[in-house]
Amino acid sequence: MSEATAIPMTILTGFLGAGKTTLLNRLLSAQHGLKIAVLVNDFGEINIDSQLVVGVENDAVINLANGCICCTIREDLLTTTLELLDREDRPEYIIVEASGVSDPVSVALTFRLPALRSLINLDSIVAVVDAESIHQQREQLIQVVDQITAADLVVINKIDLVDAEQQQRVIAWIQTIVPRARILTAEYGEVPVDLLLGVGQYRIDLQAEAHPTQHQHSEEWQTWNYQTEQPFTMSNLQQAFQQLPTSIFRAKGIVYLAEAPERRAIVQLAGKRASLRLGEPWGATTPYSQIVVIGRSNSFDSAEVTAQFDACLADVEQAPREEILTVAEWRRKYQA
Ligand SMILES: Nc1nc2c(ncn2[C@@H]2O[C@H](COP(=O)(O)OP(=O)(O)OP(=O)(O)O)[C@@H](O)[C@H]2O)c(=O)[nH]1
Repeated sequence: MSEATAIPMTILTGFLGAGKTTLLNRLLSAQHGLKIAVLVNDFGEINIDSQLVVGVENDAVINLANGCICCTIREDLLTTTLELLDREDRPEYIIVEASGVSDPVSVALTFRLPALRSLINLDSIVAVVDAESIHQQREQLIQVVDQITAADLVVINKIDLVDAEQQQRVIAWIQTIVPRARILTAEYGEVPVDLLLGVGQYRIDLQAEAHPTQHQHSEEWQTWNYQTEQPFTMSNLQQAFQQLPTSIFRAKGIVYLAEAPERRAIVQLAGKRASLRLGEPWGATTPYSQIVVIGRSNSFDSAEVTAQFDACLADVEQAPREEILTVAEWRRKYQA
């Protein structure tokens, strides 16, 4: 296959919780007219993000979980991409959502390996930045700077959470790090699709070619996950999220709630902000909960976090009537 038939690719990078999946969903639901495949890398054992991606066929979203695609599971990225290119129904565009702790240059260099070099055209590396918390997260600033440095397009997201002054400060700071990058600002990842896909071939400079993968992100970050088919009580769960140790940077989950048993609830903690919203109905799927948290290695006690979430499970047998609504009652209360 020649370079001319190589498939264009965009790599989405950005720190934990910056808004990569939100932006990805915006892109996928826009009028792009392309058959897009998405490779989603969640650092934890369970891939929550791929379940939150909407707007493409199920088999067009591929999970790369339990490690970081820039180091621990780099091999998986390579073989999965080759499998994707081998499909009869080949995608016309590939988007890779790297995990929040990935080094995008190492991810990009995977596509420069002999097996993939002529098959993939790296179009751009897009870095998503959280306008509000970028300067509050001092500990991981080096990692964020590395991600931004690799980008040719930076989306400053969550501008609804900052004033004009902070917005200008972030723009100026990014300009000093990557003077050649284009910068866009966004709320909930809303950016014109034409500006993001197919911007022109990305050039990895020679310095980047020599970029060594010095670290294993699995050693720097600790993940914890929780799975159950028992429902949670909403108020307790919200409290548990708020009480997570501050060494936990990110938590997210798809949750079965006693108060809203018919629909998936999506819980998120990014930095200091927690949120809960209702998603798709469970339909024929047996309700379940999957929660993943990510923090610095050895910075929290997994057993304690497990106990914290265990305490939020609704006791279906003994719960007061008003706590466990029937589906019909729930509809009346929440869908009126
Ligand atoms: N206020 C506000 N919240 C946002 C915005 N964009 C995303 N969020 C919220 O931020 C949280 C994290 O968003 P995600 O899109 O999941 O972030 P991510 O970068 O994919 O997270 P990881 O994959 O875990 O690193 C979610 O609760 C989003 O709803 C925004 O522009 N404004």
